Amino acid sequence: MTDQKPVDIASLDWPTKANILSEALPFMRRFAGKTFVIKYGGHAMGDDHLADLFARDVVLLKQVGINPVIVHGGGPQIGKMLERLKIQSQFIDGLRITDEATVEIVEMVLAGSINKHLVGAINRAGGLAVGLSGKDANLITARRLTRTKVDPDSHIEKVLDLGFVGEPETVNAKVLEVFAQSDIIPVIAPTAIGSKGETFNINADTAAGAIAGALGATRLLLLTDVAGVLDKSKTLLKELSTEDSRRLIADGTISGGMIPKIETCVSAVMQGVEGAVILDGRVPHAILLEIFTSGGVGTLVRRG
Ligand SMILES: Nc1ncnc2c1ncn2[C@@H]1O[C@H](COP(=O)(O)OP(=O)(O)O)[C@@H](O)[C@H]1O
Ligand SMILES: CC(=O)N[C@@H](CCC(=O)OP(=O)(O)O)C(=O)O
Repeated sequence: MTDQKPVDIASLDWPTKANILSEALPFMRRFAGKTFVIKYGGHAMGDDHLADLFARDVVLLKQVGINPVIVHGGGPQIGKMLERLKIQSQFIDGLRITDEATVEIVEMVLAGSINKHLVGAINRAGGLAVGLSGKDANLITARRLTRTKVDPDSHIEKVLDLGFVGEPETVNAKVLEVFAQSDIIPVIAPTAIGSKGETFNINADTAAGAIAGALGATRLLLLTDVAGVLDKSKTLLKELSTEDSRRLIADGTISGGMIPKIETCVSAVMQGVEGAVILDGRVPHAILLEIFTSGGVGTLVRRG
């Protein structure tokens, strides 16, 4: 399988619809009271209709007793704003090099327009969403992320300067636990506060993983714009061990924005998150299919 075609639910016959609904019951029982951290990627957020369906699905999860914690991205939207302002932007291994001018725009786009847009969509769908950034209530504290790269010619290890890109240090789980006990659905923009009061830009997958780890989430779901992790012949890999994941990054099968996703999944399952899944946010109701049907729809990263 190379890609997945959206299923047109309306075209299904009644027995099939009834079977799907009935199949959901054991999953609803199993997951009631459990925390699901769901990262909604900037690419998957591009389509307003899909965003409305996503919002409805999140409200449904809360309604059946699951505790959804939403972390959003916004890479493409930040890119557009930087372009309008004629600020150049570069990536290393899927991470945006973030100088002082860039971090200001990152915060404005993530914690401003995108966060409020998503909060509005969930509230219109009948939920009670509250928008937060990682800076609110010290939700995420971070330090400067350091990356090293071995120079292929000299074989000397070089330290790369990514500027205000942060690595999460602590997550204030207490704030999110308060929401879990209420009707409120938290919607989190991936910025963080540093020890000197500086703002850090955190990759949204990384932020979602840190939150999932701190909450001891049952699932971490990363929604993106591909069916899941693809191998070199573009076939979907349904399951990956942590070992496979490391190998596929090392041999270049996994590159760009998929690197922080996989690193996040590996670190989340190592911290005790039961399952971390990368799935296609372009498929309508992707999260319902993943949570309430057997088999799942994306790539599951498991420990091992
Ligand atoms: N092995 C791989 N399988 C699937 N996608 C990959 C792979 N390697 C790199 N990618 C890229 O990673 C992208 C997803 O990362 P990204 O663009 O950051 O998504 P998002 O905005 O949803 O976080 C895919 O669109 C694809 O171009
Ligand atoms: C450090 C870093 O790269 N931060 C990301 C934050 C947004 C993000 O991760 O958005 P997506 O999930 O849509 O890619 C950025 O500046 O683009």
